[in-house]
Amino acid sequence: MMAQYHALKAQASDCLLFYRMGDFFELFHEDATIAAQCLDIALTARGDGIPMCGVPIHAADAYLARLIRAGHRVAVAEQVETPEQAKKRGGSKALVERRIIRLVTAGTLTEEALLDSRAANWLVALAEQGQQIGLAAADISTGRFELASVARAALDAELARLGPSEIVVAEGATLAGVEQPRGDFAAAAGERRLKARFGVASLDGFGQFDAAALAAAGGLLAYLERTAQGAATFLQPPLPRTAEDHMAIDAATRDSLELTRTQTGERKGSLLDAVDRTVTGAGARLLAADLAAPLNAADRIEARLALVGWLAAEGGAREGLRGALRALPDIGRALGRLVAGRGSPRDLGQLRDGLGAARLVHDRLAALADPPPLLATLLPALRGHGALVEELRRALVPTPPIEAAQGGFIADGFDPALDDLRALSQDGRRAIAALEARYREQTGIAALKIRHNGVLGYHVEVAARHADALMAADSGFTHRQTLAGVVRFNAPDLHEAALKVAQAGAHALVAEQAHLEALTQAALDRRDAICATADALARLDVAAGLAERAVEGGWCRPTLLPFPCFEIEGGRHPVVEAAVARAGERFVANDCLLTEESRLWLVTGPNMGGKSTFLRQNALIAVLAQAGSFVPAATARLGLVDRLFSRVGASDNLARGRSTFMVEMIETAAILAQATPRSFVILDEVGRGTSTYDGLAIAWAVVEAVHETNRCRCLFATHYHELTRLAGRLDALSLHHVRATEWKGDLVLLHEVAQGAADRSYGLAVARLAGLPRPVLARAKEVLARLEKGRDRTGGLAAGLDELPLFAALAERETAARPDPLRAALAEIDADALSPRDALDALYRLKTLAAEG
Ligand SMILES: Nc1ncnc2c1ncn2[C@@H]1O[C@H](COP(=O)(O)OP(=O)(O)OP(=O)(O)O)[C@@H](O)[C@H]1O
Repeated sequence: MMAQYHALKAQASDCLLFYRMGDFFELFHEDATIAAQCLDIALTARGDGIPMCGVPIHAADAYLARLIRAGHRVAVAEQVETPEQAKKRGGSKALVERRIIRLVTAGTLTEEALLDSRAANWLVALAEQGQQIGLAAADISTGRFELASVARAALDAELARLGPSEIVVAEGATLAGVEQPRGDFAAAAGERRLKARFGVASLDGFGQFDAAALAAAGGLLAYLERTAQGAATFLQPPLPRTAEDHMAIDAATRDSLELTRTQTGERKGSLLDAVDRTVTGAGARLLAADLAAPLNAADRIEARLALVGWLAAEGGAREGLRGALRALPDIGRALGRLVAGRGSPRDLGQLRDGLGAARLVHDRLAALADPPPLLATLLPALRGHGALVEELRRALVPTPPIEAAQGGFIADGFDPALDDLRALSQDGRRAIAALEARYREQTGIAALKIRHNGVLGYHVEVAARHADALMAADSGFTHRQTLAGVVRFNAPDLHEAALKVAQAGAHALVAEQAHLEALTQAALDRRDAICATADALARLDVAAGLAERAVEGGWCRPTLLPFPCFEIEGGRHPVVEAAVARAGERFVANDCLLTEESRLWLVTGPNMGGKSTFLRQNALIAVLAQAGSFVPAATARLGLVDRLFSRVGASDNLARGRSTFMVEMIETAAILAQATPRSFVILDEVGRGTSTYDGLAIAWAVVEAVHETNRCRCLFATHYHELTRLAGRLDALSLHHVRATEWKGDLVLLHEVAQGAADRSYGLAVARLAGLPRPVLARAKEVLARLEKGRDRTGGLAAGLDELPLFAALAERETAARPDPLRAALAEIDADALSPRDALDALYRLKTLAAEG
């Protein structure tokens, strides 16, 4: 047996091996040690000392889920023949044949119990082609499949958008992930696999894919084949994704704005959580995807906004729609399981109910006047399943079971032959009940019972003290088993009746299985249309949820303008507002008016005054607006944002364990390199992570660069009051502050954004609010007085800065200095990605360049 185990383990490579033995999956050797620790189950040893542990089959899913969550991958080796078949094949000592039927990995799950119903589950394959990275992403629980090709520098942003459960890469790749054979990640092989998979001669119908994307697709499809071990997986045709379709949001910004997860990884406290009023799992998944990738095309945004607006205005329609959706099963994922061959009667039942309800939703909405255009395009996808729904209605019982093995899911009256078999089995059972009465009478033992179990089948059972009468040779009973207290017998007529029941039952099961297959096939034949229905329902749920949220919070429909402005009146932060409300306080709404003439706001004011909240709420409003949502404001007019950046000074995100000044500077460098005049940037206390002089100098230079070079819309919060001097030098920069006042010696934070710079910093007042001991405060006051005196005398930190030449002049000087072409060419070479041939070519090119220089 161990030889068979080791052979399977070799195939399973770095996966833990679940080895089926009877009613358990057993793990051996190191696998056992790992699993026992991770699952908190007993580690035992075989007779020969090999460590082992096991999990019962009926609870295997829960244990699998824990292993997968802990980052393991599991190969499941099943018995593929019965012990009887094994004996017939190889004699009494023959070992039951086992085969790995599936690799269970985080990215390839379809089981309801193992998945979060409100989150997508992405498997991502990455293929490197020099500086271009092919990215193939699939959620096989719903069949969604995206292909893209991104620059290496943009990869992190894409991965942060998707939040993949698992990443696969080619062996030896520079990117992190589960390594798979290099050959899988070749463009030609990828193209071949895609064509074969979707049965097409050309991929043109799906869109244009470059070599990197095709190579990634190859890696993804090969991995899916390997993990499914011959079973099918669910993939819809690939959707090409281009970065330009969406607002670019890099990983650090996503993290800082807590769009779909907080910085500690929770959904609660994120923007998504504050906005989400969807009532279906599919709706919640789509909303998360929308917020993670706001659109960049005004017409598509307007279409979504119009639908939200219509549903916000039509309260009755919205209520009705949400009520209908609430009862809806997750048809996308039910279909995914059916395609993967792991579907159950219950999944078919879910399709029946879901598709039936979709039709009702259609009829309800189609009857309403003046539907917005997006609704008109969604409606047709909700219908057209009549024949399938009717068939499933006739065929299935009202609540079909998850387990097909016991039968009982096909409704009476669907198949006369099956009805006959059931009647036979029923008759047999009635006959057995009659036998029990007869035996009692015949033997005079009133407590005699006919029982059933898996080993003996039907048998007669009496208490030990009554057994003698039945033991007699002429009693008509045959002894089968003696247990403590009871004795069990068989009898010829019972045997006969039992045989009839068993045969009818077995035939009925076979008939039910055949129906299950046929019904599954009928559903699979319509898979594309079912996917379209699931997608349309999810879109409706998102729109109705956003409408609900807008009505609930008094949000407004944003107006999109064709130039880069950002004019928000009465803006609010949805997450902080909820937190403030929980504390019984009122959130103070604030305006933000960025225009061509005033596109950079410098915001000062005391700690805890609400600067960060103000900055973030405006970034979130941009995200919400471009995701097609109403926004928490009285009015909102904005020009599309092509890239959104949010950076928080180092000392503000200590909680992330990445408080280094270095990270802050790397992230700021990325903004200066990438922000365009259509971008929106919030910078929160940049420069704070280092010494005062260095920090101020950096903050000063960054503000100048953003203003002069990037020319983007920007909110810049700072404690460096010296920066306010920039207002006189940079014409599109204006000064603002969060208001505070002192009342009877106490600091009162008004959380109100006002014109002009803050008059003072209130640092000591905040410290007092925080409960710093009196003597320390008194001492701090003395020190402050001394410092301020010094500042007044010398001009302070920023003395002399006014004489600095303008940034623009400096920038010109810098660009005038000619860059060295040889260095530039060298910097462009990615040494790891070069073939020997390419390397030689590169060398010749460099020599030519050197000669020219
Ligand atoms: N507009 C507002 N209305 C009501 N309360 C607010 C508002 N803005 C912020 N607050 C409250 O003030 C707290 C501090 O806000 P925030 O973190 O934005 O201040 P800050 O000025 O950035 O502080 P620091 O300079 O210390 O980082 C918030 O947690 C919230 O409770």
